[in-house]
Amino acid sequence: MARRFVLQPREPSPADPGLTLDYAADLDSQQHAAATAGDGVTLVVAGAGTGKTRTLVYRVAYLVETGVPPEQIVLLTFTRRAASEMLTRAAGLLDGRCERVRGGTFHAYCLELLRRHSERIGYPQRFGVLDAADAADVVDLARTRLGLDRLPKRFPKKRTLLAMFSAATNRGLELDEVLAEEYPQYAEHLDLIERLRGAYAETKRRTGVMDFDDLLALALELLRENPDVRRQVAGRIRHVLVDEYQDVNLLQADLVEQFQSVHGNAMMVGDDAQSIYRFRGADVGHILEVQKRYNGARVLKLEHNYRSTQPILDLANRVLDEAVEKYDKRLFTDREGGDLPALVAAPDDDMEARFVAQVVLDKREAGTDLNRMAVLFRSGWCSYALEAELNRRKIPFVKFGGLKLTEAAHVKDVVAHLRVAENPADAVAWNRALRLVEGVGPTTAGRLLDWIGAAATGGGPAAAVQMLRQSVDEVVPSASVAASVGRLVEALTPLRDDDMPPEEQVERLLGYYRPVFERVYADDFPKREADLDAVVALAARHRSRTALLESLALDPLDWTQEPAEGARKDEPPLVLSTIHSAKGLEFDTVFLIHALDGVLPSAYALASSDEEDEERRLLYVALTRAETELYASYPLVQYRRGTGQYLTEPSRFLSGLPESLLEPWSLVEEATPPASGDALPEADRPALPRSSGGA
Ligand SMILES: Nc1ncnc2c1ncn2[C@@H]1O[C@H](COP(=O)(O)OP(=O)(O)OP(=O)(O)O)[C@@H](O)[C@H]1O
Repeated sequence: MARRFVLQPREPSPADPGLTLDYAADLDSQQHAAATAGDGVTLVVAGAGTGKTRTLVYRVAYLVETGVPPEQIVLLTFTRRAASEMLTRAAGLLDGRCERVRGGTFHAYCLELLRRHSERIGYPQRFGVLDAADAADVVDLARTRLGLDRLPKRFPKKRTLLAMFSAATNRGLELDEVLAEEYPQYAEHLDLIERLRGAYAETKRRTGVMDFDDLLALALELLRENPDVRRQVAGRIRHVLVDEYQDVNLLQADLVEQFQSVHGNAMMVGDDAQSIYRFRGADVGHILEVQKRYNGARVLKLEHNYRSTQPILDLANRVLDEAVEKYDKRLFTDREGGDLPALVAAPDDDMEARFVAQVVLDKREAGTDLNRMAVLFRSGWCSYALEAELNRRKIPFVKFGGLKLTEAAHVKDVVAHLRVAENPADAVAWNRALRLVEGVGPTTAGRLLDWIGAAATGGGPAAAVQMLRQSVDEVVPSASVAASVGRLVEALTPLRDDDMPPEEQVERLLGYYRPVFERVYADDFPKREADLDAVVALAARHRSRTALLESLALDPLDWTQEPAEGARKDEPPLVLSTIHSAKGLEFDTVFLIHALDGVLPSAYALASSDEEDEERRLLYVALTRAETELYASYPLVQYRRGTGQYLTEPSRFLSGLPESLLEPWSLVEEATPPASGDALPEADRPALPRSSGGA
């Protein structure tokens, strides 16, 4: 075999007068070392707020200006937006070449690879991508296929089955190991669950669809089993940069290894203390073991925090001290002064909500914009009382981390029709579209699906639509139902024209779908209208239906709630967010609400020290979002269905900390009415004296 000789680009020294940017002046010394590091594998352990993004942006610029072709740099990030923002910033610093760097998520990058080499893995080029809800429907199909109409009484639900399959795939475990570790109560059903997993995989192949895990697993298989493809792909990746490396799963860590296998240049950036996606298969072990995987990898640290005051960092450092496994690092800042973070005990949910709303209003009055303040919580339900309070006071807010636009039923309907047009073998999408037709129940849909399945395997995708058109009368018992199915087929036929711009496809589809929509969601369709418009607007931003469907599946949009009625339209709203969705963001003031034991840490995450550590890191992420003021609050009583009210405990990670780190506050109603003209009714206004230690 011919020997391959890889030419390396010339390395100018950092002080090279030929460089456009002054890296040493723009970056601190640790950032500078990372941005201008030489070839090889480098791990950058970047503490919260230490300018990880800035460092990566400069790294991209540095590589480009030292002669690495931008097309041969791959920047993998957690969201597509993160990549495009970094590349835009790099282009702003240097020049437009930086925009030619290939950036995106692991899933998107793998999807592109798989489309290019689909024949090698036995998939059609136009395979579809399933989101979690679609995947659950495919599990149903698989179950029917196995003839399992009846399952044992205590058997995992669809979503649980998927979580089991996913854990096995992402963590490289056998199903019995996953069951033993996480679902011992279902261990007796191992055989049946294995069979279902097999049928699920077979159904996906037969119907030409992949779930999210398949994108990674099949890309890895493609590279591992086809050395020529691997050499071609990795040969074009001169440098791979990975952001948020603390949250990669086994497949992603293995993929990075494949990507750097020709040139040997990889930079992973991450903070082990912010690894919070264990429930998705992320494993902090990968960042902790980079040097084991890559012999000779260098490890650099970023510890200078530019975001928070020292009292906030002291609390965050302290919370982290107790974590079991970690890289040693200590955040510090040059910022002088700063108030102590507060631990606020509120009598109940309502008082906690009033406390937050009042401080928000006071701070707005004093000149802090609403969108510089954020309320963070462990789970979506924690903010219900607060949302009501904000609405009452007409404080505009957006909430992140709840439903995604693409999870709304009516948006899924529209997407299902587009998916049928894209891949007529997609049985799950057909099923959804057919079940929306008036008069089509499970039996008729099942019969139609059989016809379609046969046509799709026999005569190819186009034949499926044709076949359905011919077979409607035979399969559907009533003439009026047949006519309705006929209308669906008529609506889908023009969409098969690939040259039609995606927004026109959606508009046309809505012509058919609107009456269906008004019938199916008769109670509240006017409220849902805006989402359909959002899909049209989104379609207009994509060059093809394939691209539109990919972006809907891979990068679900956050669902943003309309500002409260009467709110000033031009005022950027207060941010409400789950901690997971606040990753990477920063705010002047942060309220962490419901900082309760059983909520943070979650009562469901206390089985092992790994799980408890993950909850601790989640708290750390929340605390380190704050620049100037930080309030952790908790209601002293909670209500549980069945047992009624009970007394709570504050988060075990915060209780018992010295008052020099976290100042306890209690809330009391003010006895004397304040002067008139305030935003609040007098009786509603809680005063906020400090119960101890305060002025
Ligand atoms: N060298 C620097 N000089 C001044 N400010 C800086 C410097 N580096 C970063 N910053 C500022 O510090 C803040 C934090 O930076 P950035 O958002 O990149 O942090 P991060 O490490 O990605 O944070 P996290 O991991 O907590 O999300 C930003 O406001 C950024 O502008």
